[in-house]
Amino acid sequence: MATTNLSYYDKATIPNAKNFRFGIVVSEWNPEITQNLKNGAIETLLDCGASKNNIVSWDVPGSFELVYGCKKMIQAEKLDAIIAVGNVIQGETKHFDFVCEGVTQGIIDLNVKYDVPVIFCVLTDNTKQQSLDRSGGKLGNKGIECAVAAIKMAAIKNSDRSSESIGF
Ligand SMILES: Nc1c(NC[C@H](O)[C@H](O)[C@H](O)CO)[nH]c(=O)[nH]c1=O
Ligand SMILES: CC(=O)[C@@H](O)COP(=O)(O)O
Repeated sequence: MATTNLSYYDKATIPNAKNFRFGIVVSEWNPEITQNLKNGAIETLLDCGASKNNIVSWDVPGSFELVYGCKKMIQAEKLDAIIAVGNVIQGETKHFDFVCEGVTQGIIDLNVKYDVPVIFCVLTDNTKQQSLDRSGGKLGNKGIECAVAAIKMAAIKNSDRSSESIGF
């Protein structure tokens, strides 16, 4: 099923983020896309109670470097969740496949190896228009969706492992 709207969220279903600390690692490739994703994520974290002092943001050259950047941020900062922000657009060659596969597997590996949820905020699109539509266009902003995921995962990370403690 195609994406409907990435920007909708119900604050009543989201834990308050005031006590959580977030990292955001942003790819410099396709900045007109990734900056919109980053801004959507930050605005949503703040809207849901996070403070600006509890949001750390680093830039990396491309989506393939998101994995190393997130690893170093996990090692350097005390975080409750990280949002990895990138945009990979199909070109003429198979490079798209390898970048997407590498960043996807790398983020999976980080979620397994470290106790900090890393949220996959990487648009992997056939065309630039698809990316524009999903970074503040007609289909919303994936940065917003990923900020909500980061808050919910931060709550799980900090729960006492009982379902009652996280309100489900
Ligand atoms: N073509 C895109 C890239 N390519 C660059 C790689 O991510 C990486 O920086 C390079 O291969 C050096 O290791 N990156 C994107 O984020 N988006 C693209 O569309
Ligand atoms: C995903 C990429 O690296 C891609 O944009 C590069 O373009 P091309 O495959 O035409 O070299």
